[in-house]
Amino acid sequence: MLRLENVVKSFGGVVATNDVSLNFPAGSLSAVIGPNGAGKTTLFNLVTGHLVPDSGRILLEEEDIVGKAPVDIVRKGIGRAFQIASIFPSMTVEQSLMCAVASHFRESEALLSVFPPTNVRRRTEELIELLGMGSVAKLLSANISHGDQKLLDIGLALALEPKVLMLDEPTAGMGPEERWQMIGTVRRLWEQGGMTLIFIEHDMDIVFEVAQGITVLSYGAVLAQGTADEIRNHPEVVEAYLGTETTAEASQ
Ligand SMILES: Nc1ncnc2c1ncn2[C@@H]1O[C@H](COP(=O)(O)OP(=O)(O)OP(=O)(O)O)[C@@H](O)[C@H]1O
Repeated sequence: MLRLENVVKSFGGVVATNDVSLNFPAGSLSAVIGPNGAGKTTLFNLVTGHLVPDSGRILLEEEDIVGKAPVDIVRKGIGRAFQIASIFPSMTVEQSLMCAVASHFRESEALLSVFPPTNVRRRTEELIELLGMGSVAKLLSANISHGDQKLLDIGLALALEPKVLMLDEPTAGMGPEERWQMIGTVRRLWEQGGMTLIFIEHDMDIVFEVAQGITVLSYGAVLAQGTADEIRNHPEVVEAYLGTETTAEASQ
C-alpha cells in the first residue's frame, strides 16, 4: 500500500531521514517510535508532501508521490491528523465535520454536478457515532476537551475517506486513562474503517498493546521494524531506546 525506498532528507548538516526503506501493508496498523529528534515527524511530512526528500521514492499503491503537492496527496488518499488539534473554534463539532464531509463529497461528485445534502448529513452522523462524539456534537469546538479536540481533528481527516491515515501522537498531552481511551477509539476506527493506519506514539505500553507492526527510528535511520515481540527483544532497540524510555517520556 505505502512503501518508502531509500528515502533521504537532510536539514543542513542534520540527516533527519537516513536511507529509510519501509513497507506499510494495506489494512495494517503500525506505530512509529523513537527518541526525540529521531525523525518521526519528518517521515510523516515526507509522506504527506509537506517536505520533499533529497532522494528516494515514496510509493502509494505503486505510484511515486514524491514532488506532489500536499493537497494532491490528500486527494490520492493519504489523510493526516496533526499533533496540534487544527480545529475551527467558532464552529460546533457537527458543523466542522459537516464542512469536511461536504468538501469531500463536492469534489468526488463534481462530475455529476450533484451535491445531495442528505448524504452529507448522513455521513456526518456516521462519523459522530464512529468517533463517539454524540454528547459534544452541538458544542463549539473551542469549548470541548483537549481529547475531544484531537478526536475531532482525526474526524476531519476521516471525513476525506483516506486509504492511509497518519496520526502524529494522538495521545500527546493526555493523562494515562485518557490515553487508553483515545487509543481504543483509534483502534476501533481502524477496525471499522479498513484503512492503513500509521501513528507516532511515545508510550511503549500503548505501542506494544495496539500496533501490529512497529518501526523504530534512531538518528533518522530505521533501527528495527517488526512485531511487538520482535521489537521488545531486539538488542539494539533495548539499548538505544527502551533503556531511555523514562527520559523520552520525561521530555514530553
Ligand atoms: N524544518 C527543519 N529545519 C531544520 N531541522 C529540522 C527541521 N525539521 C526537523 N529538523 C531536525 O531533524 C531531526 C528530526 O526531527 P523530527 O521532528 O522529525 O524528530 P521526531 O522524532 O519527530 O522528534 P519529536 O519526538 O521530538 O517530535 C531533528 O534533529 C530536528 O531538529
